[in-house]
Amino acid sequence: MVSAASTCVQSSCLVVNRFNGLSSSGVAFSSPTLLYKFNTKGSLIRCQTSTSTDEPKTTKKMNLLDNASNLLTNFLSGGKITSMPVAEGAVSDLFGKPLFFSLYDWFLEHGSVYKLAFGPKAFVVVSDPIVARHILRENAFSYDKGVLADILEPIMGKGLIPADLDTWKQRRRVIAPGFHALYLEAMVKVFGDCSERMMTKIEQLLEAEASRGEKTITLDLESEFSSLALDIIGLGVFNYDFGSVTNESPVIKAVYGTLFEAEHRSTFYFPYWKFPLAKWLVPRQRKFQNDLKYINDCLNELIKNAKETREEADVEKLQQRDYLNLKDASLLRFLVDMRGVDADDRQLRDDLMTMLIAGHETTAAVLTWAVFLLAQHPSKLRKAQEEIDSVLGEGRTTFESIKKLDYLRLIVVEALRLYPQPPLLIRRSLKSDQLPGGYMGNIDGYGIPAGTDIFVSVYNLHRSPYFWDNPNEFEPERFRVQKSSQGIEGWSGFDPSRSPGALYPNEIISDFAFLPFGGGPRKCVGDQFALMESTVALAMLLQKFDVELKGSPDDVELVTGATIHTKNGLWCHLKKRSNVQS
Ligand code: HEM
Repeated sequence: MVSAASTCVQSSCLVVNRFNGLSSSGVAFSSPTLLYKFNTKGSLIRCQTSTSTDEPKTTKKMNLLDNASNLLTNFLSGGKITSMPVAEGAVSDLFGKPLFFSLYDWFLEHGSVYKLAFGPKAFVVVSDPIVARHILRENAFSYDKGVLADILEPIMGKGLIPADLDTWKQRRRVIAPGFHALYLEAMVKVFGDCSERMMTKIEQLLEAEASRGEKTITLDLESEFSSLALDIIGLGVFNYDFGSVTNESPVIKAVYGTLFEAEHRSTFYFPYWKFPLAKWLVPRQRKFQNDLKYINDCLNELIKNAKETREEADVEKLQQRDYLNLKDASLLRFLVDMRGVDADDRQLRDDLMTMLIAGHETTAAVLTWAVFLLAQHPSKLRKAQEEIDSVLGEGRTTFESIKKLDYLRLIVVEALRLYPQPPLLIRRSLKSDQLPGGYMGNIDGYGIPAGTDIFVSVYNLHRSPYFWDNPNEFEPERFRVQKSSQGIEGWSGFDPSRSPGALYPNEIISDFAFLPFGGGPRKCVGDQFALMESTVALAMLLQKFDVELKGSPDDVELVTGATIHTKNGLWCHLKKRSNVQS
């Protein structure tokens, strides 16, 4: 809609209202305060900030707490980043719903770079691919993990996620080559073995029910996926079989206790664990210390065993081993055997603990939301089953068959688009920086001082109406057609040819509009592991069973810690598929 109040006089300039839809190219253009024009290539570029006031402003009632919080925020940090839009009413809005929902509402209201007053702290919230790329890739080493490192350091020590830069550089060089092709191929077999245990358990439950004349069972699939992911990560990372799909053991309880504490810390308002007497005075802290000790003892034992059977070799040699027939084809084996890298036991333990936590709940969540979405779209569920039937028949998923499960792979990434794990990436600037303005922001960008805490909202990016058609709809097919060279200036659109041979769409194809595993040097090391694991588990579930939600989708409440999960489980009705022979 062209506004008369615009200060732009060029005939090709547009002033568009907030959220007035998508252009024919599928790229939305909208902002209450900015002018855009098409350049010669058909890309939208920002041309001037408008002072237009023709759009009625919704006035929000602020309570005393919000006002105090905003004043304090501006006092503490706002002086240096005042030009940025500020999300007001932060404190009261944060209660009662997951944080990322509020961040999304404010993104629609304030644009893709804004400042969030959060108690006495200010966070800059980024929902724009160009700004995300600037922080995560182009200036990656001007930022660290900030609040996240504070929270995770007591659990992960110097593991990759919270590590200081020097340690990170050294360990990343050692760990990343461990996820090589032959290892992943061997892992696909592990994914299949572990998934089979879960399917056998469901079949046994169904058989027990059948003896009572029932054809259906009701199961919390989130909890089943959590057990499955724990078994897989244990075997893949340190060759330990938790057997949690079928067992309960003290080590499993300790792992869940630690995961729970990591999540609690990431959502609590102050760092209670830093108080000197916390471990004596707070019962949950004592339990946490005990859990941690239990797991560390277990990991130490595994490290000791691996070292006793060490067979030193160069990286290239290690990457060519016959992993399918190696007794313990785990990352630990690789890390211990690597020639010239003698990590002390403590560092190895931190590495293993980090991968255990990073790789467990994330993958379980992807499976949970994939099923949640499929159960609401029976035709897409059937389409996936048809593909599974034609590719696998009644056989197992193999490394080769994953390549043929085209639709299922897109279901996995679409679940990650709608429910990214984690929904926010956290950074802190190590020095002052100039952020690009973002899609709706200041044309000159925003200067930020050292120490600025940043949330890169992957959730907002993945549901941005500026970059996705029907952003809130479950449309796995979108990745087949999502090809656009159009976009805002500096963003190169979607283009699968940028990542030839990639099995799954990624941040390169989308030039940072799709960031399920982050991007730049600190991108997830386990992305292919996790994607294949999810594909195999989903294929084996849908191959055998029909799944329906118990109750309405609205009954499934979301909560967030490190990942998005349900409040009370994903309760589903399962029954054996009619065309599957027992
Ligand atoms: C679907 C499952 C997974 C998702 C969605 C996921 C997502 C992510 C994301 C977004 C990051 C970047 C964080 C940041 O930039 O702040 C990350 C980092 C990391 N992930 Fe994953 N991850 C998954 C599975 C795994 C698995 C299976 C492993 C290991 C076996 C793993 C190990 C790691 C590690 C070690 C890092 C830190 C990398 C570094 O800082 O160098 N992740 N993950």
